[in-house]
Amino acid sequence: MPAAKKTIALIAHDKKKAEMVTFAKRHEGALSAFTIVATGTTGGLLAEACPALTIKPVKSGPLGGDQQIGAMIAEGRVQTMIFFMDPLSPMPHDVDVKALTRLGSVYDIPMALNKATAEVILKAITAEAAATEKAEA
Ligand SMILES: O=C(CO)COP(=O)(O)O
Repeated sequence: MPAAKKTIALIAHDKKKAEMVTFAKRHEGALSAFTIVATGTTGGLLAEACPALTIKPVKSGPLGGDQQIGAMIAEGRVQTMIFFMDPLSPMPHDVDVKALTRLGSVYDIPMALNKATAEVILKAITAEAAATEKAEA
């Protein structure tokens, strides 16, 4: 039986959403090998821009979405996180953002907090997924 698709969380703050959509469109093929979970607003934009992706939305970040994704990391249901953070704007849910990135560290998942790191991580996990598929064939 083939291994279940791994899950990537995609999250972007408002000023980084355009960058996230561009990133996801450029890598739509690679991302389609994974299940995507996304915070509400980010997920809506991605679903519209990238029809090839299976996106499971949670609540919007400020309304609990970051905490939902944090819980999924703690439960082992999210294996990678790509989070385009805005380091230059104050956030009402700053504590949730901190809690989420903290759990990414606690559970030691590959976690990209900017585009440069996201490019590197996506390349690595795509190669890993392809190797697993080949080994199972
Ligand atoms: O605020 C966020 C992450 O902290 C993102 O939430 P949205 O995708 O709902 O805007």
